[in-house]
Amino acid sequence: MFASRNAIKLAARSFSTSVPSQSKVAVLGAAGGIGQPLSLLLKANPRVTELGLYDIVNTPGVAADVGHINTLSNVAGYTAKDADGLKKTLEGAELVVIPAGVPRKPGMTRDDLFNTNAGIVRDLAQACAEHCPNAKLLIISNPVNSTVPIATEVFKKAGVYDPKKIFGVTSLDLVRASRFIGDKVGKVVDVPVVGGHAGVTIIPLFSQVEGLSLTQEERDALTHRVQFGGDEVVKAKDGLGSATLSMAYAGARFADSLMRASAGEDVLEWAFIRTDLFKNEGLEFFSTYVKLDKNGVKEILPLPESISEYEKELVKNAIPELKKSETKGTNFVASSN
Ligand SMILES: NC(=O)C1=CN([C@@H]2O[C@H](COP(=O)(O)OP(=O)(O)OC[C@H]3O[C@@H](n4cnc5c(N)ncnc54)[C@H](O)[C@@H]3O)[C@@H](O)[C@H]2O)C=CC1
Ligand SMILES: O=C([O-])CC(=O)C(=O)O
Repeated sequence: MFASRNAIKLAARSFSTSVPSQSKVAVLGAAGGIGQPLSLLLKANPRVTELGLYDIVNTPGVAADVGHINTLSNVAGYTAKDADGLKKTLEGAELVVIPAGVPRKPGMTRDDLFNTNAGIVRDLAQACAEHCPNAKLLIISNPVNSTVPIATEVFKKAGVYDPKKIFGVTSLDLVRASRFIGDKVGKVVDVPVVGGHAGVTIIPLFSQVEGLSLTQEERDALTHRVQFGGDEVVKAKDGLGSATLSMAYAGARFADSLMRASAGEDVLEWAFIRTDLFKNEGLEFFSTYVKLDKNGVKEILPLPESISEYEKELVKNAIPELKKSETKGTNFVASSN
């Protein structure tokens, strides 16, 4: 379950363009709060050669708008009204990013979104299994701890499942953890965040940040802030949704990591994936260290041996909730026709 520190080297963060690549990227839910700025950032990324935008409404306007940005990629936008719109969006895609679904309002948990979003993710995953079975799926729609098992079951049912290619995007937790300690460290550093993407399942590993020294009080407060950073935004937006701009940034960054890996760079990331790390506890999905390559996950690294006792306890405490969400997602597909 744990790896030595030497096994883990942090990848530099940049939107590097030194190695050319050819990537069609599709965004499902492209007209939404996340979808629009995410489409903008993907259009601005020179690695993207074609951008397919799909939403049930308003996609042509988004496509026409971002399509004027002067990178060389072509943009097409389809809605549910267009014949074969989803098929056209997905065919030939190397990456499919899915932020489709409803966001939280104050007082809700991410799991409260399950009843609406589970069906949306199931149906979109079904379309991906049909039209781009080899694409990498980046699932943003909440609750991620259940929607990733849902997409997985759909791919299994369709007979096209490859565990190396389905990712729950937890990058916003990393972005937040990095920002929340930024002033203390005096520079932008990666903070590994593992576990899942909901409350106590979000586990920032501050012990892994070189040169960072925290009092117990600071560590508790920072950990809590990362775990409930989403609530901070939901509260501030006061009924108008949850994080969209920072999520678009984080999602575009993760997509860029996959494209860089596809172009031959060594990239280390953190994502919610299928793993045997907690097999003995009966858990199949966990966000951990992943080395990426052109096929998606190249290698899954265990948690570092040097994580603190406090962090080990957080991991232990997260497992029951992760299992519950996983089972809920898996059962949802099993009971769908
Ligand atoms: N993984 C993460 O860290 C984060 C996840 N989220 C989640 O992302 C999701 C989207 O959030 P927002 O963009 O703020 O919501 P939004 O409501 O602004 O946008 C969602 C979009 O999905 C579209 N949509 C709904 N059903 C669809 C379908 N069947 N096919 C295609 N498009 C469909 C809607 O028309 C809408 O444009 C939510 O579930 C939210 O909880 C939000 C922030 C961070
Ligand atoms: O809090 C939410 O509902 C949206 C989300 O996942 C986040 O901001 O981390």
